[in-house]
This record gives sequence, C-alpha cells and structure tokens, in this order.
Amino acid sequence: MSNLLTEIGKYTTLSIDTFTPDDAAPFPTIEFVNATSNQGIAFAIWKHNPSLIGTALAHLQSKGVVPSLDETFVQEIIFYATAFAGNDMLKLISGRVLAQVDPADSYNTEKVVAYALRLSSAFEDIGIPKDKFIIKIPVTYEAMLAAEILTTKHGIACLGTVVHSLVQAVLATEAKCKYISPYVDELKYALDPSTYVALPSVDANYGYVMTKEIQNYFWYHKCPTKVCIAALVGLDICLGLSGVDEMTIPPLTAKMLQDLPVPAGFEPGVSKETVVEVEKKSYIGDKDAYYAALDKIPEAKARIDFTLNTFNNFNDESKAFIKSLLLKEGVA
Ligand SMILES: O=C[C@H](O)COP(=O)(O)O
Repeated sequence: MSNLLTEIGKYTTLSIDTFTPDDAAPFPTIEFVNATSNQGIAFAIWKHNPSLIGTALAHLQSKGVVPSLDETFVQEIIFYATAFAGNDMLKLISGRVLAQVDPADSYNTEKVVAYALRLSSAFEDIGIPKDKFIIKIPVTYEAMLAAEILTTKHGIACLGTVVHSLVQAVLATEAKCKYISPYVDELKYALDPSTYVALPSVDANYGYVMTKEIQNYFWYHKCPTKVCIAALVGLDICLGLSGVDEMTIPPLTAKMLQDLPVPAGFEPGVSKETVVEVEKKSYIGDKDAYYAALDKIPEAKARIDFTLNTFNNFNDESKAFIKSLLLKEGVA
C-alpha cells in the first residue's frame, strides 16, 4: 500500500541513519541504499551490541596485535568494530556504508588522510571493497584538501559532512567529494528525535533554506557531487525537501512517514524543473577567501563548532566504554 515514505522514495534516494540492523527491520519493503554512522551512532552501536567490540578484539588478536589500553589499540578496535558493524548493515542495503573520521582532526589535513586510510584498511581487511564504503569528512578547508587526496590518489569515495553553509558545499564539490551532507534540523533533534519541535513554517528552518540553496546550486552548475541530506527529523521538512538527490532518514522519522497516507495532489518540494540561475563560486586554492566567506555566517560557524564538539564527546565516551570492556574481559 502507498505511504509517504514510499512516495518520497519515488523522487529521492532513501538511506537510513543507523548502523544497527534491528532499526531496518520495520521497513521490509523499503530499499535503503546507503547506511550511515558517526561518532554518536557508533557509541549507540557499541552499547546496543558490545559483541562487536569482542569481534574486533578477536580479529586483532588473530593478527598478532597485543591488546592494551593504549590510544592506538583502542582506535584500532574502533576501526574494526565499525567495519564489522558496516558489514552487518551491508546485508540489508543495496549501496554503501558510511563512517566518519575523527572530528578532533578536522582542521589537520595529514591527520584526516591518515585516519581515513586506516579506517579504509579495516574495511578492506574484512572483505568490504572500496566501492561499498564511503568516508565521511567534516567540511573544513584543511579536511577538504584531505578529501581530494583520498579521492584522487587512493580511490576512496568521500562525503563532506557537517555542512551548514553553501560556502562549505562549494568547497566540498571542488574537492571532489562524491556526496555532501547538509544538516537540516538542529543536531540536538537528530540525536533525540522524540524531542523534536517543529517551527511555525519550514521557511523558518535554517537547514531547510540552506539545503534548497545548495541543491539548486549543484543542479544549476551540474556539480557531480550528490546532496545527501542529514540531521533530518521533522515530517514537514521531509516533505518540503522531498525531491533532493538523497535523504538519510532516522528510523523514527522513517516509521512515521511509513505510517502516513500520501496527501492528495502530493508533489515533491524540490525539483530540477524549478532551478534558478545562481553565480558560480570557488574556494579551492584560497583558504583565506574560504574562511572569510564562512566568517560572514555566524550561524553556520556556531553549528559547525557545536556538531564537532558533540561528536568529540561521543568519541571520548566510546573510548571510555571500550576501555571498560577490555578491562572487564581481563584482556588489557
Ligand atoms: O545523527 C545525526 C545526524 O543525522 C547527523 O548526520 P549523519 O548521520 O549523516 O552523520
């Protein structure tokens, strides 16, 4: 039977905002193409399924790696537990699994490259080829230099994430990101969708207006980068942005859309037929111009800082949780 989720899926690629296979169970007839993770989702996975940490530990031990509480070993556990979780999700989706670099490295090109290569190695080591995963990289000037290196020199597909402005989107497509993820609703709602409070109109939603601006720019200038919207919670926003290239939908929002009928006369909120002319911009090769442009958007800067801090906190919690498991198992 037709419902709002399948209807939106006619116009927009649907992906799911989870790495927990149980979350995909309520949608047996929906084809989610990609499945995503970040440090918040990762922490939830370890808590939900701590056996993934044990699987990662056993794999590393089988390769002769000696367990310890050192930062390097705990990080290796995160790489492999992420890869094994991704492997489970790949059984339920037709596309790729996505995993994010350490947000603490976001302003350091070399560190982003090194982290992404180690994470990619873990995926490939357990049999997940390069065309089945994507590395998510927060869009800063420094990190986009890393994305370009990873794409062109290593053949690793990248998604520019934590996008809160057209300025970042322009840089990410110039850096050859395969996707970008504009954040639509406030991150606090994405982390706990049950607390969502809709604004009086979608036009009052910063992320909604920005996402339409970015999609229009990418379509008008025929950018090869796809817009894969994230931090999407509100039903009104999902309807308003239906028609974008791709949506990563949290399970709770997907369930609500699946339970709703299609309104009479439904039309997607965004369409290539209504694209308007927009001036082309360029920031690659001009770090000062990029940060000067971003400085003019305090809302974007505040949201980027808040998001990176939030993910850093989840990463710290993950590491503390993994250390406590290693101690409990008596292996470190
Ligand atoms: O869970 C948080 C948000 O949806 C952030 O987007 P993401 O899942 O693509 O990282």
